[in-house]
Amino acid sequence: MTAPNRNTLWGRAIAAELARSGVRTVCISPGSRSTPLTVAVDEHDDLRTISALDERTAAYFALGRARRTGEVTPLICTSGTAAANYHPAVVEANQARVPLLLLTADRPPELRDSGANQTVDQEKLYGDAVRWYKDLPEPAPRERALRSLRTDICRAVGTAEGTPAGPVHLNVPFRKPLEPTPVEGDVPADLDPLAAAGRDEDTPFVRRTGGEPQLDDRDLRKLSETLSVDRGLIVAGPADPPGLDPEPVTAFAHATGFPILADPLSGLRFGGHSRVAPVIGGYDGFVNTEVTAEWPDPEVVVRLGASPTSKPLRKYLAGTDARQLVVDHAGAWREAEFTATDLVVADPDRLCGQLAQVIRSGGAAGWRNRWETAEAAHWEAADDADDRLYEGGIVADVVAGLPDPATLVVSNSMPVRDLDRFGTVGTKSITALGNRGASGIDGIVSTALGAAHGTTDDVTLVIGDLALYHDMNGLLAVGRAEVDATVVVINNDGGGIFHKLPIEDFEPPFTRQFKTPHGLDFEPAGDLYGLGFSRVESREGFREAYAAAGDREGSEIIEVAVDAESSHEIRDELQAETVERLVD
Ligand SMILES: Cc1ncc(C[n+]2csc(CCOP(=O)(O)OP(=O)(O)O)c2C)c(N)n1
Ligand SMILES: C=C(O[C@H]1C=C[C@H](C(=O)CCC(=O)O)[C@@H](C(=O)O)[C@@H]1O)C(=O)O
Ligand SMILES: [Mg+2]
Repeated sequence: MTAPNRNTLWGRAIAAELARSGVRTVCISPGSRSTPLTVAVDEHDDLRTISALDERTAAYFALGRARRTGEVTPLICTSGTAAANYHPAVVEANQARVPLLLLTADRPPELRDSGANQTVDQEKLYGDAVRWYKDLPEPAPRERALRSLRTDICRAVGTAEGTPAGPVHLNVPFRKPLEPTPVEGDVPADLDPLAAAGRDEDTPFVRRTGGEPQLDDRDLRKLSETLSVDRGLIVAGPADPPGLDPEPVTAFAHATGFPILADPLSGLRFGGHSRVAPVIGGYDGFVNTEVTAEWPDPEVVVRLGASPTSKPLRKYLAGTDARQLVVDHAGAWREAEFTATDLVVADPDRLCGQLAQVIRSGGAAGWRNRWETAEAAHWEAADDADDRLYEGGIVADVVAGLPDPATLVVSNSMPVRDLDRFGTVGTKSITALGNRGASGIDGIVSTALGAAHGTTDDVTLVIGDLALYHDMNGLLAVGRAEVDATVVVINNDGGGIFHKLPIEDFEPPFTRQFKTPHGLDFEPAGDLYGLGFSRVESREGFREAYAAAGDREGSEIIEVAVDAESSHEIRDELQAETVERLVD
């Protein structure tokens, strides 16, 4: 392989190793200093490019795509605050273990700290939030430099998709000429072919295999003894992409007799496995109340995935004297009530499958029955509010109205909590996603549209009004990335979640500084970005609008005008009704 100049040679080597490492889509934001990367990726036959006009939405788009696919979607930007705009998504990707690869173009070393234009300190720009950082050397048409570059690209993709997955940052300095302008003698004609062109088209310079830890037979035997008890729980929290595997976890539940308390983002709340798996989904509506106060404690709790969305569940678990085993393939200490008794460093899916082979305890039927009876009472209460307008009811209607299969993205604040409490366990193949790594309300639109780019499913986003405000310009991806979604905005004119907090009692400044009503009309956002728009003010009206949207091509916004306080009151009423059904 030759090239008109060293920058083009360098960019082409990077593009080639990305493609050979399995990358299929790259998000590019416009800039000059990144020209060698942009031109090389754009011209590569096996790389599809998404042109994302701003870097903040680009990064969340790539994050969403990676959440849905489990594959890294590299990002390319120029130097300066462009690179800084990736940071929010890097924080989320780090905490939620989502693969991300940031290629930030930079000025050459002598221009750094010189007052040169658009030149900032990009050295470890994202701090420790990345799995690996490297400031690449300047492009050099030399054999070892090119072999090193190719190795670095393979290492970057492998580390981003590794254990745990997460963001990798490569800083890529270039000096002019940045365009593929011929520079006489810049690239030797006799470059070593392996360095100049890499291996064959389908083979990365370095292949990577393996990486998931597992227990030996002795540890498995000890664990199986620990788990052979009458009263146990499997608590599946928000999972690393692409979600927990229902099959081994179901087998583990059958072998132990433990119910599965499945967070809506665990990959276990929805799907065909729920026909046979003991999945409990309504726990947020009854745990840590008078209902469970009367119950005996679980003896063992097996924690899979991250900390559950449900604060009542977290508090319930913290209040028991159970032996709590946190299972994590990265060996991270993710249990913020500090009541874990064991950290089991193993791949959760594989461990559940192995334990299912050796455990035959079956558990106590009475214990499972307690959870199943409470579950039924919770959903009966929720059904009683089937025609009342409240935020949780809208989320329940979305779940009921989703096609099979479907991808559902929920925003932080109340939408994810309402999916937890009102997202009925069901057999539809619903992939539910949310940014619970750092629980930001930013970048949610872009996350959803990025997820849409990674699936053929119909995609629905349920988002609050403040969260939509945060990322309205992310709607541009509908046209530019040619993706579709139904955006359900639950508009309670501010931060409804703050009504759940003690600050509600301090007025002022509650409304002015916390709820922050804004009076925004979102219809023009639909006009600006080419989405349909409808506004509804009843459950029936929403169901009709949502069903109609599902029958139409294209993307649209359905705005539900709803009151946050009455929504909280109805949530509390339904919980009281459940407790009344269960407690004598
Ligand atoms: C980037 C960011 N800023 C601020 C917060 C704090 N916060 C959490 S929830 C919330 C209000 C969200 O309002 P909305 O999206 O309308 O959802 P609602 O509470 O009404 O359901 C805020 C400001 C956050 N989590 N992330
Ligand atoms: C607004 C912020 O987010 C906080 C809002 C509510 C959470 C909470 O405690 C509500 C009760 C519940 O989760 O059921 C709070 C939390 O999770 O601790 C969030 O941090 C904020 O600015 O943090
Ligand atoms: Mg709101």
